[in-house]
Amino acid sequence: MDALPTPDRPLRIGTRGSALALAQAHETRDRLAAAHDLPADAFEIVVIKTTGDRVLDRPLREIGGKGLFTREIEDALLDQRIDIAVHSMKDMPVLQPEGLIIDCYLPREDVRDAFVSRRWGSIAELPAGTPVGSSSLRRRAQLIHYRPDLTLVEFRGNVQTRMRKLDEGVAEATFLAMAGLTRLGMLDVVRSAITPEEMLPAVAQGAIGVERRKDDVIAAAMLAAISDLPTTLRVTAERAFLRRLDGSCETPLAGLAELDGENLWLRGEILLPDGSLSVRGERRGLVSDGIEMGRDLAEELLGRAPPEFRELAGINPERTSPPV
Ligand SMILES: NCc1[nH]cc(CCC(=O)O)c1CC(=O)O
Repeated sequence: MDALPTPDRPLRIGTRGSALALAQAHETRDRLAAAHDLPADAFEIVVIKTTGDRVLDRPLREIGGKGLFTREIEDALLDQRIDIAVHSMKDMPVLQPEGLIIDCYLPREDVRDAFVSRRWGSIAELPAGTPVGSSSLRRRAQLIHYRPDLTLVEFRGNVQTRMRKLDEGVAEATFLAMAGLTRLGMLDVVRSAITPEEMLPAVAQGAIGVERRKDDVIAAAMLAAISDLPTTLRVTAERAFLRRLDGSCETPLAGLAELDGENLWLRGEILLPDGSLSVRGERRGLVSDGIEMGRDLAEELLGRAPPEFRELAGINPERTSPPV
């Protein structure tokens, strides 16, 4: 951007077209408008279709590759078709393309997973053999590790699609992020919130990040005013953990950082996809050491994991940690 936005030359906010993505883009617009005393029409929401939106019939992990929900949006940023892009940080690759940066995070929503079912109130209530729908590698591995007697069913789609599949009996329960349901005003489908002790959430679950061109000083200054410091510190530690582990996006893993004043508590978990193994650990330290803690915890878990995990993650055991 080469000037502050006006209704004639609005700041263009790129987003996917899903109901959740649009809600997140509107939240970002509203926060920017309020912080800078600008009218809503000084912003334009630009919807961009991504590969992840186009392919609906297969589990995302089979399509493979990183950035299924982000590549087209980042191309639009680089081509100056949009000025900022709003993302669920949970879906973001650890590295951004040259020339782009994410350094603005909105206040984080509920990080927990929700248990969603017509018939049952919680995982503990599910009888042996019950079909449970999820296509998330992490949730599938965590559930089967905890309850090997349950049956996993592939499950994709938006909340309405998943509720219909539950009605049709494809599965009797499923999981969704509390954050997304909260932002959509759909908490009524939640039977119970799952504690991080039962199911550690995905890295950055519930956090919205805003990406921009590195050299766009106007966007940088505008975004700085709405960035939330606690969320930034937590997501930074979690993503440092992720960065050391996630060579392929094909490994189930979870991570959650919590803040208490100056103190950061980071928990992490890596699993094998069939749930046969879960390795968990934690670090406590000063928030200023968050990146180091993330990296150290990842190293510890890798050291305790069997070779299969490294192979799946495409991690070369000889490699040292890259700078974060
Ligand atoms: N992988 C899809 C995705 N990306 C972000 C959210 C929810 C919102 C969030 O965690 O920020 C979801 C859906 C879900 O897991 O229920």
